[in-house]
Amino acid sequence: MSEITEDKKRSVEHDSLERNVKPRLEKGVAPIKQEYLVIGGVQADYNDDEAESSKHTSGEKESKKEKKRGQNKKRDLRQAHEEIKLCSSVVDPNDKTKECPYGADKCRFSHDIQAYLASKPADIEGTCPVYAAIGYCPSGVKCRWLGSHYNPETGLLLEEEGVEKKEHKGEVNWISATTKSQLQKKKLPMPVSDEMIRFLDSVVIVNDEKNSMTKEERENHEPDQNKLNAASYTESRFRTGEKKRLNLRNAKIVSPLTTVGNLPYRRLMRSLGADVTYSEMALALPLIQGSNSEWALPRAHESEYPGFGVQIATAKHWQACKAAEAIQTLTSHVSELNLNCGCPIDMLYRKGEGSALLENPSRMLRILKGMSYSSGEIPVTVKIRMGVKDDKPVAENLVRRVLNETDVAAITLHGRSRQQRYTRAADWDYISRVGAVVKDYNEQQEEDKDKVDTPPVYFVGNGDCFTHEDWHRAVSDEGIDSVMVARGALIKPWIFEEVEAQQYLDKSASERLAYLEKYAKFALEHWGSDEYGVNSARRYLCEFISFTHRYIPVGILERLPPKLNERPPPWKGRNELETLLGSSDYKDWIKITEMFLGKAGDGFSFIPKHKSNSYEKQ
Ligand SMILES: Cc1cc2nc3c(=O)[nH]c(=O)nc-3n(C[C@H](O)[C@H](O)[C@H](O)COP(=O)(O)O)c2cc1C
Repeated sequence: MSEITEDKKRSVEHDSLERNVKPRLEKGVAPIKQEYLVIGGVQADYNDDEAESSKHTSGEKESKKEKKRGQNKKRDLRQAHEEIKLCSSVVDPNDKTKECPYGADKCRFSHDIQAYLASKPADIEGTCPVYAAIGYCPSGVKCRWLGSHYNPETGLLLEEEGVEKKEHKGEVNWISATTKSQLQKKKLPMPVSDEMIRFLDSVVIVNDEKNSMTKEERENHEPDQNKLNAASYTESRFRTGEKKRLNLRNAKIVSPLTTVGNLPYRRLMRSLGADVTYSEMALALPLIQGSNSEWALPRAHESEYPGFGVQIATAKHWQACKAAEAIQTLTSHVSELNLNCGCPIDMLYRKGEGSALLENPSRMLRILKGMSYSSGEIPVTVKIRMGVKDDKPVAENLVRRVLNETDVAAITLHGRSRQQRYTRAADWDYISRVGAVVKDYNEQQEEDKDKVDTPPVYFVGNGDCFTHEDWHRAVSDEGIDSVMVARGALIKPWIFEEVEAQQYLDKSASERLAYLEKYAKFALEHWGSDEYGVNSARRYLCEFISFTHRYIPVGILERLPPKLNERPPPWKGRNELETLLGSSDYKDWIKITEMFLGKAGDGFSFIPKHKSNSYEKQ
């Protein structure tokens, strides 16, 4: 990680920005300069608690809803359906080797390209962004920009000369349908986790866990209750020194972010200076059951490796072991495996997952040990909160146990309790106290000659980081190696550029629009440029804008620093585009998507998280 020297700092662009001027506005309200205030508008309304839990619903009938998780399935995500559905074997007319296993007569999809083309909506104007990026278009005749890479006379697609056509180009950690099917049938050998589960079963009083198992879980797991054999475990412990090395010191880290932290967003963040990114949280059970939507989560863009972490959630050591072994054997580009012990939402909490593990340290430690043993060379890390209840922080003691009893390579602490809402600030004093515990531990390890080759355990703080000042203040604490940034990196994707430059950058509206355009292009490369891909890209771009619109340009603020928790009064930008980018009206978000993705079709609907009504195009 590069150090920032005085000569590298850029000159301050905005001398006019007054610092530490007393806010004239009420507490919690962003101090917008008088001339940008709009009289009579609507005050912005954000709900980050709701945003964090959007994909995982709460309520009593969880099991059915739970099945709907995966790629943002909670809300009504109606896709525009194509009139004629084309068989995938004819999507690329240049490739004559693909055969339909059913034959044209029996296939339930059409093989008639001309009829398909006649029923297809008019092309989106311009050049296909995917073709422009990689020299061919994997969406073939289904592409919504088909005219830019299709010769209607020959019926063939255009391709750049010598281009290498590769499935999932630029993306890693794809697993085959055959492997998923093996997982589904429980046919994938898992010798390492089987051994570890036998051991862990033997140290645990299995009964209370067994009683809480669902039928499905019992079917997946029949614990063998061997006698306690602590000696063999000690020998088989996978120490961090034997695993791939992490280096999180001063690393620029983007949090795991359900729904919004998708592959195109992370790719964008990598291009904007992030060193470490995480998958959206994946549940261990559907992973080991070979669920398609869950295995979409560990996929990454090649630019994310090294420095890509997969986050899992579970309350059972056997699930943790198997998921860890599956990830270790089936993926090739994972730098760390992270256990989620912070997720506040009811659905997970009631099952003992996420932040519920904070209340059950023995279980958490068992899971971490199991993951460490079963994940081979992939180091294991953990993300925790301060505790469950506001007045009962447990992280300090918990971290002592994690350090002494497991082999984690890093610990991230979000300085809030489960009970605490986002409206109250994260507690960085507490984070610092826990950092001191980790520092002491690392110093002791260094003194111990036998462990001289063991890397330090990294300690990362998390909560409310929104400016370079927040970031540098945190890492100037000797116990804190780095900061994990979540909402700050969504609202202000160039945050790491500011961290590097150690100054606020007053990005123009067109620069900010260019980030959204880049996201849209990455999204089309990822989801495809056909009807499905364009709809997905539009939906996730709207999700992204639901954060980016919250940015208030520093040039129109009366005082710095800006704060994450401050709500702006109604305001207007310095030009029309800036006003549009700051609009909290989701109809405007759709308008923005139309600049890159063509007109939203009748079937497109988008429901912002904090609204109960949906917007549908008229
Ligand atoms: C939309 C959203 C999704 C999140 N998803 C996850 C997740 O999948 N895993 C996780 O550990 N934390 C998740 N979090 C929590 C963040 O990683 C982070 O701990 C929290 O937002 C505090 O950091 P911040 O103040 O920088 O936003 C999510 C937060 C938000 C706002």
